[in-house]
Amino acid sequence: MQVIEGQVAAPHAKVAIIVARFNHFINDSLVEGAIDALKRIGQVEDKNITVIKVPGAFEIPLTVKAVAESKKYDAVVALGTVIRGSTAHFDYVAGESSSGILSTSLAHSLPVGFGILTTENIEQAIERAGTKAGNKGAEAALTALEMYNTLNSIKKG
Ligand SMILES: Nc1c(NC[C@H](O)[C@H](O)[C@H](O)CO)[nH]c(=O)[nH]c1=O
Ligand SMILES: CC(=O)[C@@H](O)COP(=O)(O)O
Repeated sequence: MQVIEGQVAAPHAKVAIIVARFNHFINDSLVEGAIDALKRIGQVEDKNITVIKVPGAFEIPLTVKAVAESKKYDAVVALGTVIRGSTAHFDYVAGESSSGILSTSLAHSLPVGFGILTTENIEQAIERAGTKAGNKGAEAALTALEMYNTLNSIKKG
């Protein structure tokens, strides 16, 4: 029996972190967590990490597509925060962002760690950006590295 399970260490991986400026006071902590996890746990070299800033979560899928088409990166970490307001705007931004990221990841076989918070309020976002519920940026970063390794192991057989 063969078991394929990716490790998180990926010293030579080139990683793009795509982060929304909208709600940047939360997203800054997600980026901090992602970079810490990439370097400290994933052993990714500083020179192999690129941070790409975009206006909002809605713009992240197009940016993932551009990153994929550049063929310069092995994995992507998508970071942002969508907080529910009074209208249906939340559903469009959160829904289209996540479905766009997934479809682009599948179309290009590019591992993308999904670190976009979709919360009812600011408190829930703060809790997930380095306080009591951990740091979803770090989780997304490690997931991207693990999937990079898993896909490579599948290719090698
Ligand atoms: N409301 C949130 C947004 N809205 C902005 C959109 O993402 C987009 O930039 C705009 O509609 C122009 O295309 N973005 C977030 O990341 N988080 C939000 O809560
Ligand atoms: C993404 C959102 O839900 C938010 O920023 C928009 O708030 P509102 O629905 O009150 O316009």
